Parts: sequence; C-alpha cells; structure tokens
Amino acid sequence: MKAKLVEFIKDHSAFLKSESVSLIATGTTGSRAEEAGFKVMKLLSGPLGGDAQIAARVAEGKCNMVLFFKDPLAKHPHEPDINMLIRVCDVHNVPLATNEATAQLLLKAISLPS
Ligand SMILES: O=C(CO)COP(=O)(O)O
Repeated sequence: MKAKLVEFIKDHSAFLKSESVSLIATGTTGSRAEEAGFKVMKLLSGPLGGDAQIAARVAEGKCNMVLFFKDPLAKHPHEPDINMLIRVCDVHNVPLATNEATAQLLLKAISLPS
C-alpha cells in the first residue's frame, strides 16, 4: 500500500506541493515520498509508533486530513495503533481516507477554488 500511496501523491503533486499543504508521514512512507521529491515531516515508522504520533497530532488539532491506505489483506503488529488513528479521526471529525477512491474525492474537494 506504501507504493500505491506514493503513486497517489505523485499523481496529485501539483496540489500536495503547494504552499498551503504540509505533509507528515510515518517513517518509511515519508522516506519514499522524499525520494519522489516531496518535503515531508517524517515521524517514527508505523510499527514503532508513527501512527500513534499522527493520531496525537489529529487529537491536538494539528492535522486536517489523513490519507491511510489500509491493506485489507494484511495483518499488522500495530493494528491497535491503526485502529486508534481511525478512531481519533472520527472523534475529532477529521477527514480520513482509507482507500484511493476516497482519497481522490477528498483531494478533489479541498483543491477546488472556494
Ligand atoms: O505501518 C505503517 C502504517 O500503519 C506505515 O509505516 P512506515 O511508513 O514506517 O512503513
């Protein structure tokens, strides 16, 4: 899913590289995004607490949208952290895309001129 997410952000690079957007990511995904030319604040790797760090930022009102391409066919050692991130987004009413189709709709919505 990491490769898919990086492909997705590359496809939307014009908007995601704009001044109004700051990207934060878990460690390995962030490194892949940097290799693709994005400026990213990298947190810990997901299994080491990176998802929990993002959840904390959501809870603190520091994160306006989460793109998390969940692999429905894989099991993760840090499943509780992933579920916490999803829950915290719901608690704070922060838009969360867990698949590409939803991410596309969200980005389309926020990149429209208001
Ligand atoms: O595990 C992840 C998301 O839950 C992603 O973490 P990495 O980007 O460090 O691989």
